[in-house]
Order: sequence, then C-alpha cells, then structure tokens
Amino acid sequence: MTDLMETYIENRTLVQPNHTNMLGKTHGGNVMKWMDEVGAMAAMRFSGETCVTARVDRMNFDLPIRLGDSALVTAYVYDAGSTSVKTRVTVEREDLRTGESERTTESYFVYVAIDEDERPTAVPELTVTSAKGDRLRETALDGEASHE
Ligand SMILES: CCCCCCCCCCCCCCCC(=O)SCCNC(=O)CCNC(=O)[C@H](O)C(C)(C)COP(=O)(O)OP(=O)(O)OC[C@H]1O[C@@H](n2cnc3c(N)ncnc32)[C@H](O)[C@@H]1OP(=O)(O)O
Repeated sequence: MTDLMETYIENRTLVQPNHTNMLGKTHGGNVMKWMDEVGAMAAMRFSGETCVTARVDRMNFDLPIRLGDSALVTAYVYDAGSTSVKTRVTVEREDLRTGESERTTESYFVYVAIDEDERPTAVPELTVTSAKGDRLRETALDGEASHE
C-alpha cells in the first residue's frame, strides 16, 4: 500500500530561450514532456516499478508560460487498477519578480507498471489517510469526470 501524499511531486523549471518559440512563449510540447516526466515519477514512486505512459487525456493550454517564468508541474496518483496508475498533473506559471502564480494547464495521465520483460505488472493499493489526500483525490475524480 502507498499513500496518496507519498506520490505528490512538484518540479520547477526556469523557462529559458531554448524552451520557447519566437514569441517568447514555452512550446506546448515542452510543457507536455515536463508533465509526462513528473506524472511518471509519481507513478513510479507509487508502484515501485518502471512505468510507461499509456494514455494522456485532453489538454488545454489556457495561458502561455513566458520566457523567464518558473513553470511548476505538480503530479500525484489518485487511483490505480491492477497494473495501471492514474495521475493528475497540473502546471502553473509564476512571475518570479512578483510571485504572481496562475494555472496554465491540467490533465490526466495513465501509466502502466512494467516488469523486466516489459509486461504489465501488479501495482499496490492506493491509500488515502489525510484530509489533504481526500481533497486531492476528490478534485482529481471530479476533474477526470469533467474531462470526459
Ligand atoms: C527500462 C529503463 C527504465 C528506466 C526508468 C527510469 C525512468 C525515470 C522516469 C521516467 C521519466 C519519463 C517517463 C515518461 C514515460 C514514457 O514516455 S513511456 C513511452 C511512451 N509509452 C510507451 O511506449 C508505452 C507503449 N505501450 C505499451 O507498451 C503497452 O501498450 C502497455 C502500456 C504496457 C500496455 O500493455 P498491454 O499489453 O496492452 O496491457 P493490458 O494487459 O491490455 O493492460 C494493462 C493495463 O493497462 C491499461 N491500459 C492499457 N492501455 C491503456 C490506455 N490506452 N488507456 C488507459 N489504460 C490502458 C489496462 O486498462 C490495464 O489496466 P489494469 O486493469 O491492469 O489496471
């Protein structure tokens, strides 16, 4: 068993010129890659296994992430099947000079734990033992449903 809060991972990237287009906005592909990586880390921390991405839900880029911003990616596991692991992944941009922070995108990634032969392998049960964990799971289940 692994608790939801143990899977909670945040990762910040300082947006540099090599991340942006000619308008000084972060390429969507970079944002997706950062999300995939942090989601995979949450899934691996949960399962104790190598995890591969099986599905990515709809993804809207609601606001641009500007050159010089900090991009904060947060992921956690909110549900699991026999071998699959569901994660909620969100991104916020922060203007480091003002501390102003805004959500730019959110999505749901499904990973599958694999063994040495790259075949799906069993994952543990997810536990939720705190009020914060309950809130995060509820938020993810509601968000997943509204993403359908
Ligand atoms: C080797 C070195 C390691 C080093 C470690 C270091 C890593 C450090 C961090 C990693 C950082 C970046 C990591 C990014 C992660 C990638 O970028 S991975 C690359 C992109 N993904 C891939 O290449 C995966 C390609 N797909 C596959 O290999 C196979 O389709 C899969 C995903 C293993 C599934 O295999 P399968 O035989 O079809 O599985 P099957 O038995 O039908 O179903 C198994 C489970 O998967 C679920 N499932 C399958 N497909 C889907 C789907 N499309 N949607 C939802 N659920 C699905 C099933 O519902 C089932 O769930 P459970 O009921 O068991 O819970």
